[in-house]
Amino acid sequence: MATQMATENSPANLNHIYFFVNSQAADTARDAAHNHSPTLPTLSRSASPSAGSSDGDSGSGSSSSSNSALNPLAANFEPTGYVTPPVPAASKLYELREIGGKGLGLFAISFIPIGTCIIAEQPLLHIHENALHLAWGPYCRLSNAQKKAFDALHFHKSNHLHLEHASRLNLIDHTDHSLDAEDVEELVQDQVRVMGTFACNNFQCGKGLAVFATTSHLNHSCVPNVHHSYNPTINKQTVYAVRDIQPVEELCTTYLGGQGAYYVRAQRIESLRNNYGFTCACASCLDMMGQSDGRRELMSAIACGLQVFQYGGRSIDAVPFVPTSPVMALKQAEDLICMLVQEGILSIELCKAYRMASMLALGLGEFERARDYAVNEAEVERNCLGTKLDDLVKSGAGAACWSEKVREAMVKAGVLPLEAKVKKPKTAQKKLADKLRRQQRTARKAAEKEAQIKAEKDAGKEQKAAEKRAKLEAQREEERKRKEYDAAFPGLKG
Ligand SMILES: C[S@@+](CC[C@H](N)C(=O)[O-])C[C@H]1O[C@@H](n2cnc3c(N)ncnc32)[C@H](O)[C@@H]1O
Repeated sequence: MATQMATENSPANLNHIYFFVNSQAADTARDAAHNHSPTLPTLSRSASPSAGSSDGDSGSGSSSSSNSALNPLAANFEPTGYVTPPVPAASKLYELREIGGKGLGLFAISFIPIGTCIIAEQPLLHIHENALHLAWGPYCRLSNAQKKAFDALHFHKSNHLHLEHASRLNLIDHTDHSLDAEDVEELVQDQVRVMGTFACNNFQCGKGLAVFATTSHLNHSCVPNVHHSYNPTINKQTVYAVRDIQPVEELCTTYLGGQGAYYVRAQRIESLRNNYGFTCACASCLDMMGQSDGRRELMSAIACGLQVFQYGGRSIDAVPFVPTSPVMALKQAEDLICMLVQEGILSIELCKAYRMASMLALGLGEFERARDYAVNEAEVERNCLGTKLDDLVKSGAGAACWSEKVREAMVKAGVLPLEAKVKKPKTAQKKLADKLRRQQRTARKAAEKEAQIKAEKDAGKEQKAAEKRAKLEAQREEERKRKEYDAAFPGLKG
């Protein structure tokens, strides 16, 4: 099943982490072929490119500084610590455009710095199970505007999904017997269109699957510049820039997640053709980065070897690179990090590799190294997923929890004083939020003071007016009494 793909080849005890990152791989072709209610290929979690080249368009070296910062074996490597993510721009960062051979796609219209949240949106159509025929009911309940957005998504009829068959089965329970054969055929074709559209545009969304009005227009690259994932804390699909993106670059995610990141070109071509009907022409597929296949093959073997090592296993023919000692394992984990960066895979697989290196370093008592890798993991995690990660924190799986464990181990080992805290500088957003809060507080106090002065003034005015009224009233009363008196004693008048 597709869901199993996400964790294959991941370091063994890391399989539980990043649970909410889209984890379904797209190569469900063989499974789906046996299914009448087809399970879906799912646009899966992404990785990202690094030094310079992306899929065709830019190839700029804008991200090279972050690359060396992420590369522990680089001569100038320094743990990058907490970089301040950019403040989200108020203006729109991208636009939807036609691109030759790909249909529609999203393009940057301004510079998008690494770690920027580009999209955060709720599902357009969500189904709770991985069963394609379930899309029809919710589709029928969409508003006209939502239907229009859905119908604007790409349609692809995969040979591996028996959509007509599924549609006819779907109709058995619901067929209105007043329908003639032509109506039934029309209904079948409508369902095929909805299922086909859903199949090639869906993302993992919690336990279910969903399509999105904007995110579903993201095209694929094996060296993507954005990372998509469902964030249960905010109940939104988010898309983050995993490297600096120049204006006019196309925003591309990867449809191949988990082990898919390590697929060689032939495997990727097969999977993408079967499920989405296209042949990728990204930098990696055109081998513009050199040795891409060899590197991915090696990364796959190392990741697999490290996984077996975690379980205490040994090398066998199928898994040749199982390290024989923790020192060797750490070296391999570092090699994996380097290769991921060289290959332009800078998201969750890189987080896992950093975690693996950090764990191994900690096991070897190399505390500083363990901490540096933990810090780098946190940085990559934040670039991909942002900071609203309550669910990840609650699960104890995120980078912050691991950093805390490293800190505790360092305190226990006497390397850090007890009161030492992992320094967590304020992010730009936090600084901005604090500033806004301060400004709001000041404005509120000023408004309160003004209101008080006005109230006092009003009260003063009111009192004066009352006194004046009373005085006037007294004068009138006196006048009235005098008139009465004059009337009673006219002789005394004057
Ligand atoms: C989720 S949709 C992406 C958006 C789509 N291009 C549109 O017009 O809305 C998936 C479809 O886009 C096309 N596509 C995605 N990535 C592509 C790529 N790298 N090269 C060519 N076509 C691609 C394929 O037709 C695929 O089935």
